Amino acid sequence: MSLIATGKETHPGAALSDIGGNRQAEKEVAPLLSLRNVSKAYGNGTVAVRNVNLAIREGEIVSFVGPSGCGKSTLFRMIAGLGSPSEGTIDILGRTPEQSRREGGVSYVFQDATLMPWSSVLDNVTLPLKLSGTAKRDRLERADRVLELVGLKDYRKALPRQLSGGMKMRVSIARALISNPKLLLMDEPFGALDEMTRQSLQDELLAIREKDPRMTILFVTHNVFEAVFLSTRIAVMSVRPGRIAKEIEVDVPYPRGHDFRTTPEFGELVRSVGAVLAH
Ligand SMILES: Nc1ncnc2c1ncn2[C@@H]1O[C@H](COP(=O)(O)OP(=O)(O)OP(=O)(O)O)[C@@H](O)[C@H]1O
Repeated sequence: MSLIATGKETHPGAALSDIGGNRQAEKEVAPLLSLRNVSKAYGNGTVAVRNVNLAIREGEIVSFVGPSGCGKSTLFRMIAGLGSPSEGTIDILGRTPEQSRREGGVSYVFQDATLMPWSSVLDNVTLPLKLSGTAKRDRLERADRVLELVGLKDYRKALPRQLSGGMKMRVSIARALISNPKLLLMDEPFGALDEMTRQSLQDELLAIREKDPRMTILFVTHNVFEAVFLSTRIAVMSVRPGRIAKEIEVDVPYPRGHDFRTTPEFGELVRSVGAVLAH
């Protein structure tokens, strides 16, 4: 009954946990990100999310699943400092989302790779550093590291139109990683890709995370298989106005190989999440 992930200790057989108030546990582990009573009403009166409470620890991968229009992107935009809550507070290690974004602590990956079509892979990836005034030598060194991570080191000079959909998304991920964010927000990043590419990118994302296990990732997906494969915890949202209806722990240690998808444990977790979504 905790707002904080207890996944490392929880057996998936007992994976369903209600949202509740184990405030004692919350005090013991300082979360990287906390949302307290966050609501958002747009100017036209649409209440997108209502009273969201969540605490996320460093190194967690938390997926958000829920019906279309339940406010997942709204929530992510507020966490990224791209919109303010109407009520409640969001805290990222003592900083506001706006401060964290300005300091490079939060990066955002969208479903569309949003690359500059006229610029090379290298220029696209280094753009955030250029905007923050980082010296060229440092930019190039860091680009080498992230392009290596996403397997695109040989494509530095390529233009986006010369890349496949999966490669464009890798560039987008590299661009998000180049500022060494503490928090990586991914809003349906693999939604437009075919299933095989999608699974390879899921594998690669976990491999990247193995190299930097302190990075915290929040992930929006409509795909329950993807959520189970990637996450330490799944936040299931209700219909609009969205709130966290249930949190489901995925107590399966990393590294999770490709074959995790074929285990009975995986199937059971998918079934559990599906059952919550169906209600
Ligand atoms: N700028 C805006 N002004 C008014 N209403 C908005 C605005 N942005 C989003 N909404 C509304 O807020 C609600 C939540 O939208 P949001 O995009 O956050 O949902 P979502 O869960 O990400 O949806 P999907 O899964 O379809 O991407 C929707 O009803 C949407 O129409």
